[in-house]
Amino acid sequence: MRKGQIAVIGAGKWGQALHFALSFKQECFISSRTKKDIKNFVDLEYALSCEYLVIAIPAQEIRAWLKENFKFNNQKVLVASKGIEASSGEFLNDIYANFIPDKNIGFISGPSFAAEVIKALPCALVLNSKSKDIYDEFSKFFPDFIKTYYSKDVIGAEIAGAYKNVLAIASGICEGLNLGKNAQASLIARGLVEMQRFGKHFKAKKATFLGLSGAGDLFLTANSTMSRNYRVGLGLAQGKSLKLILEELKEVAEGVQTATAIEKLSNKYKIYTPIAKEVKLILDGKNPKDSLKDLIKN
Ligand SMILES: NC(=O)C1=CN([C@@H]2O[C@H](COP(=O)(O)OP(=O)(O)OC[C@H]3O[C@@H](n4cnc5c(N)ncnc54)[C@H](OP(=O)(O)O)[C@@H]3O)[C@@H](O)[C@H]2O)C=CC1
Ligand SMILES: O=C(CO)COP(=O)(O)O
Repeated sequence: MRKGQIAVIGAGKWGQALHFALSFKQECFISSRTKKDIKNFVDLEYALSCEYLVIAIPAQEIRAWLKENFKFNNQKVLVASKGIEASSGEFLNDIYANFIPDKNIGFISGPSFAAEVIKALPCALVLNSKSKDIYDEFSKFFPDFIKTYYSKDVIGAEIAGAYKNVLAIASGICEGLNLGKNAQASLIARGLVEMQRFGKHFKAKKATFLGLSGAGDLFLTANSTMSRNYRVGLGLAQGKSLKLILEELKEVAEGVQTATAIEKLSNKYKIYTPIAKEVKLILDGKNPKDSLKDLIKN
């Protein structure tokens, strides 16, 4: 093992921004499926031998990626993805638990557009882990322009980070339909209540939804065209097909798949999630104007 060394795995928008940020205080390596012309780009074998790993690949790819590539060698891992697996409805921390013990893993949450982090603009993030040691070890790698907080509420952070992507799609639809700022604020506020209700079922802490991981990331993502999920919503409101929207986007919009996962879990556990349900129906072809009527009526 390469003691003390850190590597980011997944050189998409977020992986590259994290690599940039984590290179301020020490050398940081980066690896990805596709070879890229980035400083300190290494092959996967090299990256996996580092003591500290930050994994930034899309949520839907994680299980297969871990099965194919990951061998636990006491590495410490920080997960940077925000989503819930659609095929199973399983949370990422449960998927990772098959490969990495609790004491070696943490999850990043909070409002953090990669495009701003890569310009070294200030932000605050939460490093969520059952182990305070994971927070202590990883937080010292972060640059001075990022303030880090510690939380033990892994499931709360994970649900908040995934759910806000679905709500950002809803908010983009609201904007695209020109429903006005009153409607958008109502949608975001009720969305926050809804994600908290969903989280409560899985024993998430209420405070998590009111802090950076919940309200913080929701307000950011559901109010900006910088968000890919928000732009998916705008496109849907304009009557574009989901296929075309995703082709034009060229990057991951986790809310699309996470809407399916939330629908699955809400049906299974009988959790009332009206906004996420309408987002899923719109993604499947329902007219957004009919969704609006249904949301107001019910
Ligand atoms: N962008 C942002 O502002 C933020 C994103 N996130 C989260 O981070 C995660 C990644 O997002 P982001 O980097 O923006 O997405 P991008 O679409 O920019 O990049 C995703 C990267 O994942 C890699 N990838 C895709 N499929 C596989 C696979 N099967 N196996 C291995 N690698 C794969 C690709 O690597 P390659 O190019 O090498 O093929 C690709 O570059 C998402 O869960 C997102 O929600 C969280 C906070 C902020
Ligand atoms: O999670 C994010 C910011 O915190 C990024 O959101 P999008 O994936 O919608 O761009």
